[in-house]
Order: sequence, then structure tokens, then C-alpha cells
Amino acid sequence: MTALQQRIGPHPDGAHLPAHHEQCLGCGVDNPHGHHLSVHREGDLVVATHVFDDRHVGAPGIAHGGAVATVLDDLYGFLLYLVGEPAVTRQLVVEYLAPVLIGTTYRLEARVDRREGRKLFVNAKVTALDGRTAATSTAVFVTVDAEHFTQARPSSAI
Ligand SMILES: CCCCC/C=C\C/C=C\C/C=C\C/C=C\CCCC(=O)SCCNC(=O)CCNC(=O)[C@H](O)C(C)(C)COP(=O)(O)OP(=O)(O)OC[C@H]1O[C@@H](n2cnc3c(N)ncnc32)[C@H](O)[C@@H]1OP(=O)(O)O
Repeated sequence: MTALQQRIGPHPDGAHLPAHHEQCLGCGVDNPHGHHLSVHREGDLVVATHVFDDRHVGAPGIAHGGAVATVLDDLYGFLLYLVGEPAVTRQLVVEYLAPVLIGTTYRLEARVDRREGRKLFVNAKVTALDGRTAATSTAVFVTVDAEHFTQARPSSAI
């Protein structure tokens, strides 16, 4: 069984979901520049409690918009464990409603809105613990076969 197949699950409600791989910029535990996103399942949602740190600063005290987009993109990648098929981001849209503050805890959640053929329409939000939404997002993922991930490094296995 490949690592990709192992990640398919099943993953019961509440389960912690495995990182995409150890070096992943979003969730890899071995990436010193990464966000170390820790994600679990809540029903049809994938959810993370996350704090951006000084490595992710844009304006002073505020998370860089690209860092927020990175984390949202990676969070969407965890929905694929529930879908049960690999897919990649074709389009990513982020609405920055309020500054995402460094050193502040946020709840991040994502869900699949609908599927049309190979296309997965997904959405997400970033919410402060006081309930205010700091960012919303939509994205289109397109399913691919496992060979998609060996284009750059033919020997790599995910
Ligand atoms: C089973 C669980 C396993 C889960 C495993 C998870 C991940 C895998 C593990 C490790 C991977 C490593 C870690 C990363 C994991 C997650 C991180 C977040 C995700 C990413 O970071 S991922 C990187 C960035 N990403 C890319 O690197 C993609 C580059 N890109 C391509 O590789 C091609 O572009 C491709 C393959 C996407 C499509 O290419 P293609 O030739 O196969 O398909 P085509 O172009 O025909 O589009 C197909 C249909 O999408 C429609 N379409 C297009 N654009 C649209 C839009 N904007 N809105 C609505 N529909 C749209 C078309 O209209 C058509 O629709 P129709 O089929 O109906 O005609």
C-alpha cells in the first residue's frame, strides 16, 4: 500500500488527519519554514486551530496575505482525505476581511461545497475566537491520478 493510499483513511469523525508529507510547507513537521498545520475532522469539515508566528509577518504584527493563502490551500488539501481521491488546486480565491494577527489563535475550517466531474468546489473561513471572520475563501480543485505527483521527481512516492 502506498503512502497516498494509507492517507485515504477511513478517518472517523474527530480524528487527527495525517500531514501530506513531512516536508509540506503547510503541515509538514520537518519543514522549519512551514506552518505545521494540525488538522482534524469535524463531520464534513476539516478544522485547524492555528497561530501565525513571526516567520509569517507581512505588515508589522499582521500575517502576510500569502501566508494566510498558503494555510488555506493546505487546509483544502485535507479535504481530499474525506473525498478519497488526490486533487490539486486549480483556482484559489481569498477575501481578506480583517487583519489576521500574529500570535493570535484562529479557527480555520474548510468543506466541500459540490463536485462536478473532476472539479471539487470548496470553501473555507478563518475565524477569531471572538467569532469574527477574518478571511473567507473559495477554491477549485481538480482530481488527478497519483502520477501527477511524480512529474518533478519520478522516484518520489506519496
Ligand atoms: C486520497 C487522499 C489523498 C490526499 C492526498 C493529498 C495530497 C497529495 C499528497 C501530497 C501532495 C503534496 C502536498 C500538497 C497537498 C496539498 C496542498 C494544497 C494543494 C496544492 O497546493 S496543489 C499545488 C498547486 N496546484 C498545481 O500545481 C496544479 C497545476 N495545474 C495542473 O496540474 C493542471 O492544470 C490540472 C491537473 C489542475 C488540470 O489540468 P487538466 O489538463 O487535467 O484539466 P483541464 O485544464 O482540462 O481542467 C479540468 C477541468 O477544470 C475546469 N477548470 C479549470 N479551471 C477552472 C476554474 N478556475 N474554475 C472552474 N473550473 C475550472 C476545466 O474547465 C475542466 O473542466 P471539464 O473537465 O468540465 O472540462
